[in-house]
Formats: sequence, C-alpha cells, structure tokens
Amino acid sequence: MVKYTIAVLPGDGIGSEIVPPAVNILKKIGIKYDIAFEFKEALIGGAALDAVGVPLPEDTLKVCHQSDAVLLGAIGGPKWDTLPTHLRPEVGALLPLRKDLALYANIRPVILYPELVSASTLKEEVVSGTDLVVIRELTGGLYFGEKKREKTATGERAVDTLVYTTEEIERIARLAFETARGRRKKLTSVDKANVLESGRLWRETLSRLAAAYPDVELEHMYVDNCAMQLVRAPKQFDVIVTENTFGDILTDQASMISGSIGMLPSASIGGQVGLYEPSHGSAPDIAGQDKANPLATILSAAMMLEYSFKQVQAAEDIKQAVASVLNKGYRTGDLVQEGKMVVGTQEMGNLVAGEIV
Ligand SMILES: NC(=O)C1=CN([C@@H]2O[C@H](COP(=O)(O)OP(=O)(O)OC[C@H]3O[C@@H](n4cnc5c(N)ncnc54)[C@H](O)[C@@H]3O)[C@@H](O)[C@H]2O)C=CC1
Ligand SMILES: CC(C)CC(=O)C(=O)O
Ligand SMILES: [Mg+2]
Repeated sequence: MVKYTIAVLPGDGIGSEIVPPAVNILKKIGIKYDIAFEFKEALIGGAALDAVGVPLPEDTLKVCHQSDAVLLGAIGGPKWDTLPTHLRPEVGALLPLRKDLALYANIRPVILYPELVSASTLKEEVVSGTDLVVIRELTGGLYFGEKKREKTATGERAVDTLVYTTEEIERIARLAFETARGRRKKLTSVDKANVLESGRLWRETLSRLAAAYPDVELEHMYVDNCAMQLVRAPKQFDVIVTENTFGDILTDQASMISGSIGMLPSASIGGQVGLYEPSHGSAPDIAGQDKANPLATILSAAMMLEYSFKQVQAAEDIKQAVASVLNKGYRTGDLVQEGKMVVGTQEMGNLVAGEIV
C-alpha cells in the first residue's frame, strides 16, 4: 500500500466548507485504490492570525514541507483587510507559502462540462467545447517585486515593481511548451511587450525557446487583447502562458466560460511539494451559509492525484464523479440553471463522494 501525507489548510471564509468534501473524496479514493492518506490540518491566513498572531505560522510551513502535497481552501477576508500589508493573509501567508515551496507554475484548466453550457453567461456557440489551460507564473512578477509607500509634499507615493529574469521566464515557458506538446500543440504567450520592459524580455525568451519546440505553434498576444479574445472566441486557445498578475486576472475572467468561478481548480507545482487550491478566494459574502460550490476544490484534489501522486485513473474517477452529479441535474447556487436541483456545499460533496464506488 502506498502512503501519502497531505497538509490540509482550510484557511478563511468558505475554506472550512469546501475543503472537508474534498478530503472526504480523497478518503474514498484511498479505499478504492489502496492508498493510505494521512491528513494533517494546519492554520493559515486570518484563522492563523486570530489563533497565533501570524498569518503563516512556522508550524504550518513545517507541516507543508513534511507532506507530499498541500490542499488549501482560501484565505483572507474583510476582518484582516486593514492590517499592515505584510500581515495580511494574502501577502503575509499565501505569497510566501507559494515562494517557500518554490511553486513557480500555477496550472488552471478551463473546461466547460457539457451539462453547464447554459450556466455560462456567454452564448452556447461561443463556449461549448472550450478546453484550455492557463499556465500562470506564480513566484515572480508584479506580486513579488519590491513594494513601498513614501510620503510626498502633497500626499503619498506607492510603488510596486514587476521584475523577471531570463531564468524565471525560461522555466515557465518550458513547462508551457511541454504542456502544449501533450495537447493541441498551440501556445499563446500573453504579455504587455508594447509597454513593459519585462514583457519584452518575456516575448524574446519565448520566441528564442520556440526553436526547441518546432511542433508547437507559438503566438504572442497582448494581455488586453487576450482578455477580449477569451470572451469573443475562447475555443481558439489551447495553452496560455503568462505573468503572475495577468494570469490571476485572466483566469477569474475565464472561469465564467466554465459556468462559475466555483468550477475552476488549480495546481501549483515546481517544487518538492505541490499545492492544490481552487482558483477563487474565500467568498466572505456566502461564507458559513452552505452555499459555496465545492467542485473547484474537489477538482483540485483530482489534480493532486494526477500531478503529485501520478494516480491518473483515480483523478479520472473524480472528474467522472463530478460529471455524473452534474448530469443528474444537481447544482450549487452559483450554477443555477432552469429545471435543475439546487443543493448546498455539503450535499454536493456527498453526491460526488457517492459516485466513487
Ligand atoms: N487563493 C486565495 O486564497 C485567494 C484569496 N482571495 C481573497 O478572498 C477574499 C474575497 O475576495 P473576492 O475578490 O471577493 O473573490 P472571491 O473569489 O472570494 O469571490 C468572488 C465572487 O465569487 C463568488 N464565489 C467564489 N468562490 C465561490 C464558490 N466556490 N462557490 C460559489 N461562489 C463563489 C463569491 O461569492 C463572490 O461573489 C479576499 O480577501 C481576497 O483577497 C482572493 C482570491 C484568491
Ligand atoms: C490573493 C492573491 C494573492 C492570489 C489570487 O487571487 C489567486 O491566486 O488567485
Ligand atoms: Mg485570483
């Protein structure tokens, strides 16, 4: 029997509602495939600030490093928004955790389940059949550059910096080329090279590496155009690779192709220990109400099985279980479609678990 330890970090808001269903499904997968999962829960974000005064406790980092993978809910919320920047859950916990685990690549597949075509805000003929993946650089760029605030004679001056090195661009580009190679062989590199120096280096680096991947078609696109193209004709995309902030924004937008941000999973990889989390945040507006869609987190657990544990069939089982539940007509509130049955977070989790036999 194989054994894996999973660090479980529910975090804030809906985090404590969407993570337990994913853990429960992993337990069922463990029974079916003879995998012994050990789950070690740890504090992060506002929950950690409230309990021990820091957003990313040393103990949590230790648990993550000593595990084979990390399952994260979401962090942040209004209660902690006014703290100094370095203490905020987002800047004080999530970014340093990603950096500490050397997770330079964030993979966000945007797949529209056929059952959810009418849940998308976009027209059926535009979105039907969409299957693209965004590869977002995760430990560099605007989120990690130097920040400062200074007093001026009339007010204040705030600075954020966007820095990339050739090496940082090369490693994410290679992963993107390799990913495209295993799919429909089209790579769209998204930048703002018409304005940003970092964008020029990004574009030059991608163009140079393209010679090693003659079977992959590389196109360059400015990020503003990409935002438009994603809603105009999403099926033109296969793999998109882009800067940290651009990828963050474009994937929230792209989530609506799949019906809801509650459908968009993610895998963060690159280091020894992969981290798996939904693409959305802690959704304070619906927290504690059993309304959140747990499917993005459940599908992130499937990505964990695939990327960290190479349990491809087990991952496929989870995706099939999700498809089956959707096919039977069950929806959480974010996916309301005429004639469908609306269920809460827990029930949706139980329904998916019930499909794994
Ligand atoms: N990885 C993380 O932990 C992230 C944390 N955040 C943090 O989350 C907090 C809230 O941020 P927002 O901008 O409101 O983004 P959000 O993604 O939490 O919510 C945006 C909207 O989508 C809805 N939504 C999100 N996930 C859902 C789900 N699973 N099911 C149904 N509806 C869902 C929410 O109810 C809300 O109306 C902030 O503190 C933010 O910094 C935001 C993004 C990522
Ligand atoms: C909260 C941010 C640091 C990150 C974010 O929005 C994301 O990773 O999707
Ligand atoms: Mg985001």
